[in-house]
Amino acid sequence: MNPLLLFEKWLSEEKEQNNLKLPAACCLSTIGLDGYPNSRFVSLKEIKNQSFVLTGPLDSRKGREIKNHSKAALSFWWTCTERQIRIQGDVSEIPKPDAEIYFKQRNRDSKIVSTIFEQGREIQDIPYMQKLFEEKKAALGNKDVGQPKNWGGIYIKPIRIEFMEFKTSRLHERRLFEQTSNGWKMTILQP
Ligand SMILES: Cc1cc2nc3c(=O)[nH]c(=O)nc-3n(C[C@H](O)[C@H](O)[C@H](O)COP(=O)(O)O)c2cc1C
Repeated sequence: MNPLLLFEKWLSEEKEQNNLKLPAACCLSTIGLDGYPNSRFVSLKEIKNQSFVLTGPLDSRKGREIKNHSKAALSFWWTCTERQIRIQGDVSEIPKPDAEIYFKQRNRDSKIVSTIFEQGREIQDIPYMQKLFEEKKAALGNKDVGQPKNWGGIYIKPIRIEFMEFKTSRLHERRLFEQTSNGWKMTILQP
């Protein structure tokens, strides 16, 4: 079985039961420039070209880390279905026209934030941040918010995906899919 189909099945089963605003929130881990692993939550946009798609500013800390070391991990924990998914894969940038489509889908305030701020850079204080935002909003009026040059997306093409399903018996079921020259190979792991 293609594990990406199983991923989509599990995601839709969680969405059916879970009224969280962001059921596709996941933990992205990169390899820090200083060698320490670095994790943060991001939102999965979709699966495309057999890869997981994420978006955001590409010159952020994670962007620089990925540029330096194009391997990453993505982890999901879904509380209603009690399932964990762990992914490891290779990172590449999505085509610019695709990034434009994702940017257009963002809400207006998020677009404005991406335009004004450099994600992760220091700012003097919160009121100043709010002032910059309000000023930009007023200056834009009803005009379109253009996509900043640094904003884009990445693919994580999986080489390994592990599905774990919690069981009340404690005999949790773990299925590991690994990409081989003959396609995906599945192994069952001890809990
Ligand atoms: C639920 C959730 C979803 C998020 N989604 C994204 C996202 O899709 N893209 C993004 O750049 N940051 C997202 N963030 C913010 C990141 O966690 C992080 O603060 C930001 O990307 C900066 O990380 P960096 O300094 O390692 O680059 C999200 C945060 C949370 C809590």
